[in-house]
Amino acid sequence: MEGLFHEDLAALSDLDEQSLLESLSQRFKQDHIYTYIGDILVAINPFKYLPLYVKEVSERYKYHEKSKLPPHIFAVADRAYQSMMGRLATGPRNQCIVISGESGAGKTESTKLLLRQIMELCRANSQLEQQILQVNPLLEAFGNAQTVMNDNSSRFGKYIQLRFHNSSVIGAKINEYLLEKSRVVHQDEGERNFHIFYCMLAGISPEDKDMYGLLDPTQYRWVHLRKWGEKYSEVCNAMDMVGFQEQEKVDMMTILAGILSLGNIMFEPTETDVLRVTGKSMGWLKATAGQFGVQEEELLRSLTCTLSVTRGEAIRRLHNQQQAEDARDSIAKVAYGRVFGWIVSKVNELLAPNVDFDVELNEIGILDIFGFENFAVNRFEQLCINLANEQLQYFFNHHIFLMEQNEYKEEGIEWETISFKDNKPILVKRHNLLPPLITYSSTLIPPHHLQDFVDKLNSKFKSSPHYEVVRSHSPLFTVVHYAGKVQYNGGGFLEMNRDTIPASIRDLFINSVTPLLSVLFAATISRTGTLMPRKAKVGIHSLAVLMEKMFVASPHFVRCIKPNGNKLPDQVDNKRLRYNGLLETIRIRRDGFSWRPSFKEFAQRCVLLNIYEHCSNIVSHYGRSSRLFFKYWHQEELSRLLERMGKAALVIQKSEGSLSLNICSPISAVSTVLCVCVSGPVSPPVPLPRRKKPQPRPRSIMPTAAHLAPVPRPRNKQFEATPFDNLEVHSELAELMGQVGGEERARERSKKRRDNIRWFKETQARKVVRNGAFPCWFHGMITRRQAEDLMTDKPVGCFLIRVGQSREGYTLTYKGANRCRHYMIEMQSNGKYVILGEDKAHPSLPDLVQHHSRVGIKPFNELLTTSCGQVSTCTPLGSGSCGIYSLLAQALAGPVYERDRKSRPFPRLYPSIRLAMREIQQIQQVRGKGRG
Ligand SMILES: Nc1ncnc2c1ncn2[C@@H]1O[C@H](COP(=O)(O)OP(=O)(O)OP(=O)(O)O)[C@@H](O)[C@H]1O
Repeated sequence: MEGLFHEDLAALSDLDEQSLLESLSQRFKQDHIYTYIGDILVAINPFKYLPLYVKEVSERYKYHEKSKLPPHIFAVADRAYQSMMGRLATGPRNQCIVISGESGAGKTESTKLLLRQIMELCRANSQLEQQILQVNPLLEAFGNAQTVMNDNSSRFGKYIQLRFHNSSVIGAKINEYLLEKSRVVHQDEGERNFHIFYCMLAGISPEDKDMYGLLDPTQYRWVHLRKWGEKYSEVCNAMDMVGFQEQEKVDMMTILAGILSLGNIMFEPTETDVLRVTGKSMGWLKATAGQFGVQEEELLRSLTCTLSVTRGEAIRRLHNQQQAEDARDSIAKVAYGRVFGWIVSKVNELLAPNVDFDVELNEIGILDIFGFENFAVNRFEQLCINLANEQLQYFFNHHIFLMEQNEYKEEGIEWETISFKDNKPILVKRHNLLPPLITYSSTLIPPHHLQDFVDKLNSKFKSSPHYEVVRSHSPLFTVVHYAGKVQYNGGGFLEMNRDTIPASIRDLFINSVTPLLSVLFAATISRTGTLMPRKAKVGIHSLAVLMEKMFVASPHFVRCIKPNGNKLPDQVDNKRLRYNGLLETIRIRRDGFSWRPSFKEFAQRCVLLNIYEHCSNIVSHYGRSSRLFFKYWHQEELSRLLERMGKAALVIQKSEGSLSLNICSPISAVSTVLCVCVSGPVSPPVPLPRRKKPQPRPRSIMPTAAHLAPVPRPRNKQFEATPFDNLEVHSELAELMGQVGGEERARERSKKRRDNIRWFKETQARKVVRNGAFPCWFHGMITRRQAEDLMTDKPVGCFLIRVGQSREGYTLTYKGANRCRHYMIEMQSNGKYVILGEDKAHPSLPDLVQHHSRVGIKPFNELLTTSCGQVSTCTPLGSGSCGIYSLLAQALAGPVYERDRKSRPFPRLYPSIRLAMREIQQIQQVRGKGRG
C-alpha cells in the first residue's frame, strides 16, 4: 500500500527514541493528532475541538482510497468493516478493535467516533443505527464520572459487539465490566458521583421532581450540583430512542431518587444501645421506603440488625453505628450496580430483538476498557482495573510481538529478535501474582484482621519480582505493573467486602411493590458485576471469556496517548509520549510481515478470480510454506488489485468471447507481491525492492479544500429521491407495472388499509386530536400521489402528515426546493415517534411537528414551516375536516385527551413519597426558623 501507513513508518523508524518523541510532539503541535505505526493507530488527545470529524471528512474516508488520506480513526473503522466483509484480500472474519491508553487518553471518544463511522459505512436507513448511537450518551450518564484524571471518565469497561448480516448491522450487544459502584457513596477529593445524579437534579422539571420525591441538590450528601440541565433531557431522549417504556423509566428514576434519600439517613445510639435513625433523617427513611416501594419498618430493621437462622431458630443481631452505615452504603452500591446492569441488559434486548448471539454472524467488537489507574489511594477496584489493563497489554504483545516472531521461527525465517517488555509473568499461573491476589483479596476480611491480611499477602507474594513489601504502619503493598508501580491500600479492600448485602435486604427488595426493584434483586450477578437473567451462564461476560473471543478475531489496535496531565490543549509532555513499547512496535512493523494468511486462506480468495493455479505455482516454487508473509500494506494493495480484477471479470462476462482482455496485469501484480513476500523454509525473507518514494502529501491533517470537496456518492435510491419512503414507492411502482395485480392482492391491500384505519382509531387518534379537532397538517389516509397533488402550489417548507396505507405508521410529506419528499415516521415499541434517521424521539405527532419547526430534518436540514390545510374530499379517513373523520375528532376531543395525559406512569408509592417529602421540608423549615 503506497501512502501513509508506509510513509509515516519509514519516516519514524530511522529515529532514535528521543528524536521519535520529538517528531511525534512536533506533529502534535501542528494538530496532527493521528500517526500510523504500520497498521496501528496512535492517537494523541488534542483536548480541543478539531474539525476532523465533520460529515465531509467522514464521507471522504468512506469513499476515497484511505492510503491517500491522512491517518485517521475513520480509516481504522473502514479497515475493520472492509475486513469483516471480506473485502481486504481475505475472507470475511470477525474483527475486534482494541483501544488502550491511560485514563483521559481519549479511548471513549475514539470508541464513539469508530461507532459513528461504522454506522455510516453500513447505512441502511434503519432506526437501529440511530438507536445504537444513542446507547453511548445513556451509558455515559450512568457509568461515567468526573475523576482527577478525566472529567468524563468511564467507571466501567465495555465491549460493544456489532453483528452484521451482509453489509447491514442487525444487532448490537454491550458487555460491561466492573462498574465502580463504591463511587455512589464515596468520592475522593476532586472526584464526583456518577453523572446521572447531577443530570437528574439539574434537568428535572419541578413536576417530576415532586413525583420522584427529590429536593434541592444541596440537600443530598452524595452529590454536589454542577451545570447538568441539558444532559438530563439528552439522557431521557436516549432512553426513548433505544425503546425504554415510560413506566420502566419512572421506576428507574424513582430508585435513583431512593438511593439519594438513603444517603441522608443517619444513625445514633440510644441509652439502651439500640440504634435509631436521627430525628432529622426520619423523613429521609420514609422517603427511601416510598421510593424503593418497601415498608418503612422493614427497611429500618434491615439497616439496624441482621437476622440469621440457626437450627430453625431466628437470631437477631443488632448493628452498631458503623455496621448500620455499612449496610446503608452497601444497599446504595448494590442497587446502583444493578440498575446499571439492568440498563445494559435492557439495551441488549432492545438492540438485538431477533439476533441469537450464539449463531455465527460477522462481527466487529470494540473494546473500551478503563485506563490504567494510579491514585493517591488505590483500592480493590484499582487492582481489578489494572489487572484488566495487564491482560490487554498482554493481548497487544501477543499479537504484535510473540505470534509474529514465533511464526518466523517455525518457518525458519532468519530474523533478529525484537525484544519487548513481556508482562506475561504477572498474569500466568506459574508466577502467580495478580489472579491469586485478586482471589485472595475477594475473601471476607474482618476489619480488625486487616494488618494480618496484608502480612499474609507479603509472605505469600514477596518472592515475586512484581510484588514489593511496604514497610509502614498502614496496610500497604506495591505491585509492579507494566505501566509502573502502584501502591495499594489494604484498607480500601475492606470496602469491597461490604458490598455483600444480607439476605434480609435482598428479600425485602425482591418483595418491593416496584417490579423493577424486585427484578433487579432476583437476578444473579456475574463475577464481573454484570446483571444476568436467572438462567444465564454465570461468568459468561468475564474478561477472560472476552479475551478468548478476541484472540480468534482479527485485531486492530488504537493506542491513545494523553499528552499532559492538566487536560490542556497544545501542551505536550515528552515523557508521556514514551509510551510502552512504541519504538519496538515501530521496528517490528518496519522489518516484519504483519499479514500472514495461511496458504489455504489466500488461495481460496484467489480461486474466486481464477488465479489459484498461478498462485500455487509461485508458492510451490518458493517451497512448502504453510503461510505467506506480507508487509502490512500489501493487504490493501492486493485487495485493490482483486477488486480491479473482479471488475475486469465482469466486463469479460458481459462481452462474451473477449477473453483476450488483459487480465494478465493484475496476475502479474499479484505475483510481484507474492514474489517479494513469500518465504521458503530456509531462505531468508527476500528484501523488498526499494519502494517508490511516496507522493508528498499535505503536512496538515486538517481537512484541506480537496478533502472537503463534494465526494461522488454511489448511486443510492434512498438518497437520490425521497429519503425514507421506499416501501410505498415499491408498491406503487409494482402496481403501475402490473406486477401486483390480481383480485387477491387487491383484497389484501384493502384489508391492510382497513386494519390500519382501525389501528389509528383505537390507538392513535386521541394522541393527535387537539382542542376537538385534528391539526390542519393531519390528512388521514391519503395516497402519496394525493399528498403530492395537495402540495402543487404550496411554498417550500409546507408539510402534511398522513397515515400509512401499507404499514402501521405515518409519512410526512414535505415540499422541498425542487420536489416533494416523503419521510417515514417510525412508531417505536414504547409508543414514541421518530422520523427515520433522526435522533430524537417524541411522545406525540404534535410534539414531533413542533420540534422540527425549530430543528431541520436530516439530511437536507428541512424545517416544517407551513401546515398544508385539509380539503373536503371524503375518503375513509381521507380528510380531517369532514365526515366520520371530523366526528371521530370531536368524539375524542377534550376530556378524553386530558384523561390520557393524566394517565402517565407514577412511582408506585407516590402518596407515601409525597408525605415524606412534606415532612422533610417541614423539619427543615422549623430548623431554619429556630436558627433565624
Ligand atoms: N479526538 C478528540 N478531540 C477532542 N477532544 C478529545 C478527543 N479525544 C478525547 N478528547 C477530550 O479528552 C477527554 C477525555 O477523553 P476520554 O473520556 O475519551 O478518555 P478515556 O481514555 O476514555 O478515559 P477513561 O479511561 O478515564 O474513561 C474527553 O472528554 C474530551 O474532552
